[in-house]
Amino acid sequence: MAARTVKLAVIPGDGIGPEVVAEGLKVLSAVAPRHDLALDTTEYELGAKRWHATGETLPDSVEEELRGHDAIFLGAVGDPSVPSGVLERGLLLRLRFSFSHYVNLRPVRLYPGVTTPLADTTPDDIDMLVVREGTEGPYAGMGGVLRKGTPGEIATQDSVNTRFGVERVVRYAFEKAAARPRRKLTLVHKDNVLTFAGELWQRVVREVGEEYPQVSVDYCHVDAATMFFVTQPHRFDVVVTDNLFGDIITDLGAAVAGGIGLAASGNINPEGDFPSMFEPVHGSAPDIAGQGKADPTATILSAAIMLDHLGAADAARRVERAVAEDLRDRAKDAVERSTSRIGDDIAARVAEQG
Ligand SMILES: NC(=O)c1ccc[n+]([C@@H]2O[C@H](COP(=O)([O-])OP(=O)(O)OC[C@H]3O[C@@H](n4cnc5c(N)ncnc54)[C@H](O)[C@@H]3O)[C@@H](O)[C@H]2O)c1
Ligand SMILES: CC(C)[C@H](C(=O)O)[C@@H](O)C(=O)O
Ligand SMILES: [Mg+2]
Repeated sequence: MAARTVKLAVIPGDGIGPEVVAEGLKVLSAVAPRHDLALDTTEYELGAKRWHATGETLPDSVEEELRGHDAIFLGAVGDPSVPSGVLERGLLLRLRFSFSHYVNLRPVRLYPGVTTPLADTTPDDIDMLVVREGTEGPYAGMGGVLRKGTPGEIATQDSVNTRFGVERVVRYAFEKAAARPRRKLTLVHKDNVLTFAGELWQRVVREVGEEYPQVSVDYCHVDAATMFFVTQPHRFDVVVTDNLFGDIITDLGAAVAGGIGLAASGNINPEGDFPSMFEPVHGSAPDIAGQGKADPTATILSAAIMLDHLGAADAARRVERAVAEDLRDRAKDAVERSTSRIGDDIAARVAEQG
């Protein structure tokens, strides 16, 4: 059978981005031929270096080229030498918005053998799927500054919540919940204060929920959710939430499930009208960049989410199994392994599975 070619755009980005992406590609190269996939990768130099050289964050022509790919594999963007927000908005969020990545899928799962800071907690207690809205909320870029630099300065940053945008992500979350054994969905919001947006989210969850009677629905204010993530993580199965709350609770989720170096994500356009984009939850980690200290596992698990999205579920499971074995054995490490060593070891385990 002829291999299926996957056109993959690669954006290594800044800081540890190139280091972890190299390991993700290493593992993808090991898995692809075993599942009749051929990777056709094109690397795009976007990020701080390009901005310093040309002032560009994402030229229109590059966005057009990216559009022609099956998926985008990204490391991280952001650098202390670039004003905060320039690359985050001009590159990362622009891609999420332009390609309608309205689902930001962030599994929070404790793998066997991984140490959690929570007492008396086992892998059975932490296995949730956060479905973060990816194109609206306070991220939309609405607002502005009045009387800048004066004592009367006012900055506003509006949260945009459209019926269309909320409904499509809520429906996706119900679909995911219906397909999981526990069939539970928790809306995380702050409807006691953000009454306009909160009421819309609540109403949409209620209405869409009528189509999914098999899914039990729960609600949690976001402040309480941060507490329950730590004290009772087993409360959560699928969580649906807005863009900003989802950003915050998934870093917390990463921390309870063994660390930010393990947290994977997919920015998904479920209809396939645009390429989806896969990246670790973490950022460019300038504090450890260039030292071979970054954990590439989050990026490798993001590659598994990508394989799933591309319809290569067997390949995705193979990567997850290799990662699970590597994580199970980490406690035996005499010294901390480098970024590339972890990538080598996981790629070798992919190959060992035959
Ligand atoms: N998706 C993205 O591209 C993305 C995500 C988050 C932050 N950022 C950007 O990254 C820059 C740094 O942000 P930050 O410091 O708030 O968050 P960060 O995630 O980059 O780092 C937070 C802490 O986690 C550690 N860390 C992160 N990834 C790690 C890994 N793979 N292995 C081991 N340790 C890891 C870092 O060393 C740091 O101590 C900023 O410019 C920010 O805007 C980008
Ligand atoms: C860098 C930033 C724009 C981004 C976000 O807030 O979504 C990051 O924190 C993330 O979690 O992917
Ligand atoms: Mg974040």
